[in-house]
Amino acid sequence: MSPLCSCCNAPINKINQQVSVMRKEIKNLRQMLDSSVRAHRKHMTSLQAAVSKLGFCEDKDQTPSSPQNALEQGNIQTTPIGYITSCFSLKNGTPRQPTICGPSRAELRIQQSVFNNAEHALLGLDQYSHVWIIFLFHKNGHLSSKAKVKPPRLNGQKVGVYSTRSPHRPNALGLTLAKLDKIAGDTLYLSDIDMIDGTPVLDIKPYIPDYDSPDRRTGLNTQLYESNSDLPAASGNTETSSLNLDGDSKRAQFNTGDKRTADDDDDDRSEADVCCKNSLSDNARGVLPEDVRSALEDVRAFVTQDDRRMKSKVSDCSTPTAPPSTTDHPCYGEEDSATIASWIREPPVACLDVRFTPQAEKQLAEFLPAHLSEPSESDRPCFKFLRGPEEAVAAIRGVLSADPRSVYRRTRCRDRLFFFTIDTADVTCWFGQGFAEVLQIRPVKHHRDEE
Ligand SMILES: C[S@@+](CC[C@H](N)C(=O)[O-])C[C@H]1O[C@@H](n2cnc3c(N)ncnc32)[C@H](O)[C@@H]1O
Repeated sequence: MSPLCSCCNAPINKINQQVSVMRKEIKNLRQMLDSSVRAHRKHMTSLQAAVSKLGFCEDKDQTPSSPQNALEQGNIQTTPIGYITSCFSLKNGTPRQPTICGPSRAELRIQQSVFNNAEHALLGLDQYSHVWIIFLFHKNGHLSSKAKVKPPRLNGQKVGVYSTRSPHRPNALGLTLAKLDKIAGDTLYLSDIDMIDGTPVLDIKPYIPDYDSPDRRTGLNTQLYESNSDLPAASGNTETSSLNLDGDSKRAQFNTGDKRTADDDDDDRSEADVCCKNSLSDNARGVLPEDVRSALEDVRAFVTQDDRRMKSKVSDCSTPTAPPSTTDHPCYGEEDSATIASWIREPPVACLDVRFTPQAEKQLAEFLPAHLSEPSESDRPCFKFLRGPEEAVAAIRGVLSADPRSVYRRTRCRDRLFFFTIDTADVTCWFGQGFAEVLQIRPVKHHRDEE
């Protein structure tokens, strides 16, 4: 006979049995809860991974956007391509700029998860002496949104963050010009750095003085203008404007030969698409005025006669061992403290002569300059950025003389017509042997509609 509980008079052994049953139930419930929490966490992690992989983001209106929109809106998920191993482990004492401490050394190994075969991604980079390193100030502690900062050199005085190289900036991105000592396998050996150990690197780009240093870039614009110096000053009055754009007499003489556009890097397949979309027969035939159309017929005749010549030109162009002489580019003889890949200064085509047909000149003269602050009452098209027809001429010359066509378009596409838009003008031109001729300059349709 079991003793009785003094509170409820129930037998103690029965109470113990019930307690142990309840304990078992509680244990079961705990296990169930744990496993459901684990499953939930796993689910959340895989969902987050999927979301970040897709690059989904929330826009201002909290509407989820597609991955493509995310890129277009500038919301990308960054993945470090590698992490800096440097001689500085703390922010304190790390040089404030790379020039401060020459022997400051670092290594950067490209992550396998980014490029399976990092050597492929680094091919050719060893021809450069310096590289830009784009990195994250990962040890900032927080993302700053202060518009004014106190750079050490200003002794407590505040200036706008964008006038400084402060690490504390909205996107916490750093930019350092480092010396590239050597590349071995998947690793870059750097010196002249100002990054702490463990810094995540987002990108590497070669330093090319012709593009990156104002000392090397000056002269281009000046010369473009000089080449058109006898053009009329920017003015809305075109009655006295005679653009007289004789391509031969005003050929832009550049002191740099490689001023190619982003188009150059286009994939040939996408270029083939563009080529088809741009074909005259597809979209332009109907809108071209009679005289331009007849000029195009001449172009077609030339193309047909010249077909054999074009084919031989194609093979010339595609032969990498026969770059044109660099004597077209007088400034290339200068000495530089930076070394760059030789192909940068050996563009596959020399500077093209740029001509304008009388029709194109006339059409361009119709455009009003951008700096007219009062909205124009006239029906004439108006530039948004360009300060008049002569600046437009310089810009168009700049674009065309460097031959903006992709390799596919230059060497394999039979359609020599080329379309591009500059400011509020749609430009139609064609390319011949050593020259580009502008055939038509018309206001972009939607810009006209906006006015
Ligand atoms: C003034 S910033 C300039 C960096 C770069 N040259 C630029 O202009 O973007 C250099 C300083 O940033 C700090 N720093 C370097 N790496 C960092 C990192 N990964 N996270 C946070 N701060 C860093 C160090 O204190 C270093 O002195």
